[in-house]
Amino acid sequence: MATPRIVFIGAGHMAGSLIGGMIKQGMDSAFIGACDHNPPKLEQLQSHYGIQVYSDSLSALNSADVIVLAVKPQVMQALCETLKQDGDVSGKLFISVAAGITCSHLKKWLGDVPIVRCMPNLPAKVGLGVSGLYASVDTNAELRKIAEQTLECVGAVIWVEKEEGINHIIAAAGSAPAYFFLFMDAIQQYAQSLGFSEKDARNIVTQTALGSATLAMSDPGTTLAQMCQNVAVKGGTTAEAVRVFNQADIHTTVKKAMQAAIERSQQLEDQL
Ligand SMILES: NC(=O)C1=CN([C@@H]2O[C@H](COP(=O)(O)OP(=O)(O)OC[C@H]3O[C@@H](n4cnc5c(N)ncnc54)[C@H](O)[C@@H]3O)[C@@H](O)[C@H]2O)C=CC1
Ligand SMILES: O=C(O)[C@@H]1CCC=N1
Repeated sequence: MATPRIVFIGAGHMAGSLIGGMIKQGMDSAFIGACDHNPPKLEQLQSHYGIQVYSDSLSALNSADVIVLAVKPQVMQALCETLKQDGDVSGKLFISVAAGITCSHLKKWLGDVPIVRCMPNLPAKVGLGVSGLYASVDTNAELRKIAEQTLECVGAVIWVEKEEGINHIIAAAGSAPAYFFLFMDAIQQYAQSLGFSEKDARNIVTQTALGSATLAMSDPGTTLAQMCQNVAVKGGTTAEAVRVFNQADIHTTVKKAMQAAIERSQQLEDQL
């Protein structure tokens, strides 16, 4: 296939991050489109990135080779049934980013089309996303490659062998920026209460997070537990802070939180 044209149906947070990341990585805006019911979102994307925009999903469908389904799970069935009943879905690759919507749901609503399920995360917007990918068995190697290359524009890509792996990626990556934001917000709030301005407290926490992640990536041979120990030297200040976290059993809390995200993905699947 020549350079495929990609259109996003649903132009909210996730689609906006993917589009922003693709443009930042140098993808030609002439090959990217977006469709949404919400005109201000489309105007913003068009003015920021110069992409084609569509207010109706059938025009969007007709415009592209690759359709990224980026609406909330609760409205996915209605969208897919409209595309199938009123449009021509043949010859297109469908990439769904929705949590809790399986390939078999999508095939029931769209018919027998090639599908790649993708679970990206919001740091895609700055080219630092992580996306899990799973393809329906009938998706050929060329189409898998197109999905992979599309998501590689915005960060790392990991294929999962079983579809349930997508729910595990949700817990470990799709939802995970929120865990880090929550933790950073807690640090920022207490730093402010110690007297730092909001701006300084935010800079302190975001620079520390960026520095810590960059350091961890620069040294894959050192475990994260060891990196923690390198700061929390015996008898020092950090060891006292880490002792408090361990008293609250942070590992168990994180495990329970990730399990809750996985269970919610399964509930969404079972509701349909
Ligand atoms: N926000 C995140 O961090 C992540 C979200 N996702 C998935 O991405 C999908 C979208 O999530 P968000 O972007 O957060 O939601 P969002 O609410 O920001 O965006 C959804 C957009 O879809 C539009 N929409 C609804 N029905 C439509 C239709 N029939 N035709 C065209 N547009 C329509 C809405 O107007 C809205 O702008 C969800 O399925 C979610 O599971 C996946 C990974 C991460
Ligand atoms: O919370 C959600 O349902 C979506 C999926 C992963 C991140 N956001």
